[in-house]
Amino acid sequence: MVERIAVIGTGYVGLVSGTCFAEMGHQVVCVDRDENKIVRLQQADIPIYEPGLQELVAANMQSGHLSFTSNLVEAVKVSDIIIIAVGTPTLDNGDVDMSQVRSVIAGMAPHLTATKIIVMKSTVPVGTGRWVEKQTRELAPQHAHIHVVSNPEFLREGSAIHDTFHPDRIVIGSEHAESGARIAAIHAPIRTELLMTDRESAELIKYASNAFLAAKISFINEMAHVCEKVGADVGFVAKGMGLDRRIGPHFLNAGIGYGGSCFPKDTRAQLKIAQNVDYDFKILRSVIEVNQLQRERFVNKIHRTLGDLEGKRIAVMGLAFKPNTDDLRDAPALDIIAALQKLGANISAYDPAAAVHASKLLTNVSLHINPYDALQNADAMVIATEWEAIRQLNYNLVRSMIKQPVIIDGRNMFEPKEMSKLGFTYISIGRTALSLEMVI
Ligand SMILES: NC(=O)c1ccc[n+]([C@@H]2O[C@H](COP(=O)([O-])OP(=O)(O)OC[C@H]3O[C@@H](n4cnc5c(N)ncnc54)[C@H](O)[C@@H]3O)[C@@H](O)[C@H]2O)c1
Ligand SMILES: O=c1ccn([C@@H]2O[C@H](COP(=O)(O)OP(=O)(O)O[C@H]3O[C@H](CO)[C@@H](O)[C@H](O)[C@H]3O)[C@@H](O)[C@H]2O)c(=O)[nH]1
Repeated sequence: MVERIAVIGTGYVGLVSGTCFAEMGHQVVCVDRDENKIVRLQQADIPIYEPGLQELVAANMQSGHLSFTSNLVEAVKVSDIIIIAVGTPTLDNGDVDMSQVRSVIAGMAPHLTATKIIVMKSTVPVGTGRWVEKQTRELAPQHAHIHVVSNPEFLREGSAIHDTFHPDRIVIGSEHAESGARIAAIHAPIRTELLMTDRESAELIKYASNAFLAAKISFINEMAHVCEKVGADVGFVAKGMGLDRRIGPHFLNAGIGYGGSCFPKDTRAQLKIAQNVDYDFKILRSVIEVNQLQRERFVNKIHRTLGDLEGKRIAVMGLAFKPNTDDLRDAPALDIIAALQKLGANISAYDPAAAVHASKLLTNVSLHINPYDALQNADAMVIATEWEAIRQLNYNLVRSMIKQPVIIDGRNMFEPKEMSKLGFTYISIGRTALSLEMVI
């Protein structure tokens, strides 16, 4: 059945899921209060970098399945299903900032008529679905029938469209069987495990999943330090662990830790949610602490390797929190650059997608979209994001361009032996015990 769907919020999640529901044949209108964004979107001009999204948006606008508006009231009036996908950032005290969700409820509830299913796709604290349902019913006209369903989103930036059409699972938390079934049905073309739960469990599944993945990363980063101390290779350790199907091979890449708009925010939120019910979530506290330390330790590693950084020029390759996105939210590179600048280093930086945005966040950094421009006259090269374009550089040329043949790789992109053969002092994470003895 073709449904009429309004998606509120055109950030990553709203834009990708709205477009994908249109692609599945539904009639979708995406809403944002940011009028400039809507004007751009109405011309199929996509404000985020996401492979394949531009083409999919344009095709669905052309077929008449997808449109954009800043008029929330009109959009919810013509839709039976309303998906909330606004931001839920963290407040200074660690609580989740629910102001965007609150403003959507206040703006639309008085205009809801007949039966409406509200779907919470934003990542929200447990209990939000219950609260949204109560609040909306209070504000909506008496004859409206409102049901709130939790349908957390698990897509990753950079592979968002693929993840939407090929998810590992779809989680639907509903207290109203018919609404839950209808939300299941809008996903019909997608073949995957469908987990129907109560609302609270669905809300917790999202935080639990992100917290667990973050824990895997912090665990392997801790192992990497042990590896360096005992002369083992964390790549082999991760591979050997991952071959055990109970552990799995994913999210065991040691590096400079996780960043982005989700893991840092959601781990902090889950810690606070536990604290608010008098529970000290000790593992999660350590996961967060290890992740922060990982950035500091990397800077120490650069410092140890290069000595006094005063006046040295360091080429930082990659700024986005991971490849295939231009997202700089909580990107480790930003902290690392600030710390290197504090130690007196001059920074030139390369990123194929995020360099332009970065100019708003970084000062005194020369930013480049051509990697060789960033490397020109640098004392050494530091890798902060594993972009394929960085892997593909001509390393003979790189060696001839930088003053000292030193690469400090925060993402373990290369085989240490290969880089050594190419004439580099190559320092990476959890694999460099011996070479550390030999550095300048
Ligand atoms: N980014 C991801 O990869 C990802 C993945 C899974 C889940 N999530 C979760 O999904 C939610 C959205 O994330 P995002 O990265 O897309 O957010 P975002 O902050 O990039 O975008 C939110 C959008 O909502 C709009 N908005 C805010 N209040 C509004 C209102 N009252 N009416 C209309 N529009 C409004 C903003 O203008 C903005 O465009 C968050 O809860 C996040 O944790 C994000
Ligand atoms: O082995 C690994 C895997 C990832 N990372 C880092 O972890 C961060 C997050 O990576 P990833 O999960 O690929 O990106 P996101 O787009 O932030 O997606 C996560 O956060 C989303 C928002 O909640 C969820 O929907 C996704 O399921 C979840 O993977 C990045 O900084 C990566 O560099 C590592 O350091 N080592």
